[in-house]
Amino acid sequence: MSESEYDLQQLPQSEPVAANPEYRERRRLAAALRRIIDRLVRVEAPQQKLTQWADQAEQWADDVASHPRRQQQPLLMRLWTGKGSQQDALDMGDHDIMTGLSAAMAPPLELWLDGDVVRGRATLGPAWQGPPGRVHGGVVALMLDILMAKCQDLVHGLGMTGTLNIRYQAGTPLRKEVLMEARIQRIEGRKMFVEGRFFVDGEQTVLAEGIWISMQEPYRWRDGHGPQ
Ligand SMILES: CCCCCCCCCCCCCCCC(=O)SCCNC(=O)CCNC(=O)[C@H](O)C(C)(C)COP(=O)(O)OP(=O)(O)OC[C@H]1O[C@@H](n2cnc3c(N)ncnc32)[C@H](O)[C@@H]1OP(=O)(O)O
Repeated sequence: MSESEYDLQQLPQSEPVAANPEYRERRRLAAALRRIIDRLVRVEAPQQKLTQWADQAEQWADDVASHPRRQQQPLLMRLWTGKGSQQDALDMGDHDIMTGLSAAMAPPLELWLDGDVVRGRATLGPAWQGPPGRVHGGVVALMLDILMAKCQDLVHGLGMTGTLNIRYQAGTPLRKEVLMEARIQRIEGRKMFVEGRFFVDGEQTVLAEGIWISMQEPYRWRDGHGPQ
């Protein structure tokens, strides 16, 4: 793979690609929108202010909607065949629902590899609330799914979540740093068994087990990973 070609199967999952000038602006835009989404929850503001913001937002939404959307299929195909560009990698990864730096909805969740462990961290605000003061259980599931899927960086093979079982052991609080970890328990042909955990202030709040199913080849540990 030359430096200018990006291959989906070699790209670290859910980690940011270096931004080009276009994506520096997209990330700035998403960061500003994230702050708005966070602050809008029960914001104390005069109704006149709300009317002004709604008018501005409607106008802005119409302007954005007047521009076409880049097609996804061709760029996925280029990445899948190892012929993707930096722009393709950004177009795919930067809009990830949880980790994408250009996704206004993403907290964003930060993930990285530490030996054979996937680690992560995120701090979620009130827009993500389930029980008062706590992260919604469905959102916990979403974070787990993305965290645990990254274990595929440790193996050959790429697939989708088949099963995800979650034990909510304690509430996961909003506005506090959530630390996460995931490990591969074992591999059986096209199935990869993964465990995931969340911790807040040293207390474990979530335990999950999941099974990923490879789309094509059986999963195999990559060199330097797995039982030696
Ligand atoms: C142009 C190119 C673009 C490329 C682009 C690439 C994109 C790179 C992907 C990234 C993706 C990101 C995605 C984000 C994370 C989601 O959001 S994933 C979305 C949620 N998950 C889904 O929608 C999956 C829905 N399920 C399915 O599509 C199919 O059931 C599956 C999972 C693909 C499996 O179907 P299958 O390949 O026909 O598997 P099958 O032969 O029946 O079974 C194989 C083995 O797996 C077991 N198994 C099957 N299903 C399950 C299950 N659900 N649970 C446990 N075990 C199962 C079977 O028992 C069998 O085991 P053995 O008998 O071999 O021991």
